Amino acid sequence: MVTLGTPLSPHAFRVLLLGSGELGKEVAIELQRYGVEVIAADRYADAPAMQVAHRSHVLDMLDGAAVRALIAHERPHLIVPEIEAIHTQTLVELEREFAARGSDVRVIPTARAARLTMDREGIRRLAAETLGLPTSPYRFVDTLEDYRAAVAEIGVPCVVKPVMSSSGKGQSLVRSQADIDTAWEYAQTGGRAGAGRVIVEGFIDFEYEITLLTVRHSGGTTFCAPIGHLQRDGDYRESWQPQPMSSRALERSQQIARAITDDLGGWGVFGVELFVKGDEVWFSEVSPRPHDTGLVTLISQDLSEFALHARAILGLPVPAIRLFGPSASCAVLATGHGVPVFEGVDAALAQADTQLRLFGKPRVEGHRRVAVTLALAQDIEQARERARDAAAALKIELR
Ligand SMILES: Nc1ncnc2c1ncn2[C@@H]1O[C@H](COP(=O)(O)OP(=O)(O)OP(=O)(O)O)[C@@H](O)[C@H]1O
Ligand SMILES: NCC(=O)N[C@@H]1O[C@H](COP(=O)([O-])[O-])[C@@H](O)[C@H]1O
Ligand SMILES: [Mg+2]
Repeated sequence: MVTLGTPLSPHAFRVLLLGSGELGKEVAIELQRYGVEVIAADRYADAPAMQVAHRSHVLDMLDGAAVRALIAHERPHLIVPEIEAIHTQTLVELEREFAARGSDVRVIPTARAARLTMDREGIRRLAAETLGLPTSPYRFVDTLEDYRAAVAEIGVPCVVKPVMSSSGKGQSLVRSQADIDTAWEYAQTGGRAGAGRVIVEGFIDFEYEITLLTVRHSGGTTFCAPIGHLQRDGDYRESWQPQPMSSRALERSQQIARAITDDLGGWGVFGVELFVKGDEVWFSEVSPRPHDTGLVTLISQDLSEFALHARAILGLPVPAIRLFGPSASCAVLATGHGVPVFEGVDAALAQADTQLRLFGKPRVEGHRRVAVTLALAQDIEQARERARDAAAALKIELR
C-alpha cells in the first residue's frame, strides 16, 4: 500500500532523480501528476527534468561523498537513477544502511541493478556467464597491448566501447586493421567517465534490433510490444513500434528479458536491447530505466514508458498497456555551439497524428539530441516517414 501525500508539505512523497535529461523530464512530469515532490539532480544547471521539478541540485554524481550528502539533505523516499554515470557503489552502501535501519527508502529498481548496468562489464558477465544468455563474444582490456591482442582474437569487424558510456560515446566499429588504434584512442577520450577499461565485442550481423520494454510492477512483469530501431554511430536516430517479428523470436526475446530483469529485481521499466536474426536472439544490454528508443511510446501507447515507470516505482497497478497503432519517433540532433532556437515548429506539426518534444537543453557543444518527433500512422513505413518529415521541418539555430 502506497500513501501519496502533498508536495512541499511534511507529508510529501519525495522522489530524487539522479540525472535530469529528456527521459527524466518525462518521468518527472508523470510523477507530478500523482502529486509527488520531485527533486532533480545532474552535473549541469537547467537540465530538462530540473525545469519541471520542484527543485534541483547540481553536483558531480560520480563523487560518492557528494551523492551521499545530497541524499542525506533531501531524504527522498525513492532514489531514481536516470543515467549510468553515478557513483553506484554509494547507492549500494546506502541501500544496505537503509535496510539495516528498517527504513523503506528504495533505490530504483535496486542499487545492485544500477551498479551492474553502470558498467558494461557487470551486466555482460551477469548475462553471459551467470545466466548463460547468448551475447556477442567479448573481451575486457585495460592496456593498448591487451586491446590489440583482444581484437586479434575476436577478429574484425568488431565493436569497441568504453565500459562506462552511453549513446555511443567513445564507441567505434573496427572494420579493418587500419581502424584498430583510432578506436582505442576514441574509447579512451570519448566515454562519460574518462579513460579506462574497454570492451571489445564481436560484431553481430543482425537483421534488426529491438528494445523490449519490460515493466516489473507490484502485479508482476508486463512486456510492451517490441520497439525496432535504427542506430548511427552507436546513437539512436529512429525507433518504431511494433517491430514485426516471428513468434519464435518474440518468445525468445521475452524469455531473455524475463531472465535478466528477474535477476536484477525491483520495480520499474527496463529497456532490454536485443539483436535478432531469423529466430535467433542475442542479448546486448539493458537499461534499468526508460530507454531513449522508448520515446516512441509517448505517442504509441496509452501509458508511455515514463507513465509506466512512475506507476511501477510507486507500487501502483499496471493492469494493461494499450498500443494505439503503428508509430515512430525520430531523434533531432543539433551540431555546433550555442543555445538552441527552433523554427519550423508549425511546419513540423502540420500533419495529423504528429507530435514533438523540445527538451529545453540549455546549450549544445558538439552534437546533442535536443528534440524528438513522434508520429502515428497506418503502417510503420508511413509512421517513420512522417516522423522524419517532421524532424526535417524543424530548423535549429544555435545562438
Ligand atoms: N556487438 C555488436 N554487434 C553489432 N552491432 C552492435 C554491437 N554492439 C553495439 N552495436 C550497435 O551499436 C548500438 C549501440 O551500442 P550499445 O547499445 O552497446 O551502446 P550504448 O552507448 O550503450 O547506447 P545507448 O546508451 O544509447 O543504449 C547498438 O544498438 C547496435 O546498433
Ligand atoms: N542513451 C541514454 C540516453 O538517451 N539518456 C538520456 O540522455 C540524457 C543525457 O543527454 P546529454 O548527453 O545531451 O546530456 C540522459 O539524462 C537521459 O535522459
Ligand atoms: Mg544501447
